[in-house]
Order: sequence, then structure tokens, then C-alpha cells
Amino acid sequence: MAITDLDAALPMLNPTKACNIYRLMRILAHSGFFAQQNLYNDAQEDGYVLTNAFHLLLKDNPLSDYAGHDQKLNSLFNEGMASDSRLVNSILIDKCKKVFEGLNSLVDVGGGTGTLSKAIADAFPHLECIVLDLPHVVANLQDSGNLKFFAKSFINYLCFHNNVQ
Ligand SMILES: C[S@@+](CC[C@H](N)C(=O)[O-])C[C@H]1O[C@@H](n2cnc3c(N)ncnc32)[C@H](O)[C@@H]1O
Repeated sequence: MAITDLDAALPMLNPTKACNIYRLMRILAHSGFFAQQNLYNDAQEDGYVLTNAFHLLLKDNPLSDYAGHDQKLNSLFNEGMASDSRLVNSILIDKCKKVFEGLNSLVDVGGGTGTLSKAIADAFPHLECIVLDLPHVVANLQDSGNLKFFAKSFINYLCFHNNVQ
């Protein structure tokens, strides 16, 4: 998918932040989730394709959705992730305040049970925080104040627009 297609596929994105998509994709490519490729034999515009590692995260991959079938593992995993988030919460909120300046809302993709978003929502009450995660993760979580939970598979959303599925 080319960056221009990705921009078009994300209509909810604030236009002033659209320039950051390119940086995000470069980070994801650098991390091995996407590979940069000339998609249309067009020297002007590179695009991004999924790598094999990324395929492991797809909903249909049998190696990716085990926690959705085992409630105990689901709880253990979510609590482990939340503990990990607590380690960085205070640093992010105390030392990186500027990141949140000028924002009215943020979306925490793969935000688990919302530990990090809750801390951000408490520290910046004007900010609407939306947590997207898988249905079994957000199933019993309650919206509170400016914090909302949605079940949404972001990666599958991207892949759908990538025509992979
Ligand atoms: C490393 S954990 C992040 C935990 C979170 N930051 C927290 O504070 O608890 C990654 C999260 O991504 C979620 N996830 C995995 N695949 C996903 C997908 N296709 N769509 C949305 N979320 C996904 C997992 O359920 C998990 O909660």
C-alpha cells in the first residue's frame, strides 16, 4: 500500500497529523513489520507490504489468537501488559507532556485494558482517549469519563486495505 492510499484509508486522522504516517511506517518497516517496496514500477512512490513476521499477528493465523480461547491466559497476559505499562506511565506523563500539547483526542491501538490510557486521561482531562484492542481484551471494560474502549482489529483493518485477506 502506498502512503497516499494509507492516508485515504484513514479518514479519521487529523490532517495536521497525516505527515506523521510516513514516519510511523518507517518505524514499522525498521522494526520488521513492513517492508518498503516499489509497488507499481513507479520510481516516484514506494509502498509498504507485510513481512512474514507481521503475518503472525493476523487474526486468521492460528498462532496469533490463543488468548482469545483461554480466559485464564487472557487475564494473565493482560495483567502482565498492564504491569509493563505502569513502569513507563509516570515517565511518559511527567517527562513527555509536550507530546500531548495541542491534542484533543488520542487512540491507543493495542492499548490492552487501558492502563496507559487511563493514566493519560487522568493527567490530561481535556483529552479524549480511545483504546482499541481485540474483543476478548476489551469485553468487560467500562468506559469512564474521557476514556472509551472499542474492540477493533487495527492490523486486520490495515491488511484489509492492503488487499492481503
Ligand atoms: C504489548 S500489548 C500492549 C498492552 C497495552 N499497551 C497495555 O498497556 O496493557 C499488545 C496489545 O495488542 C493487542 N492486539 C494484538 N493484535 C491486535 C489486533 N489485530 N488489533 C488490535 N489489537 C491487537 C493485544 O491484545 C495486546 O493487548
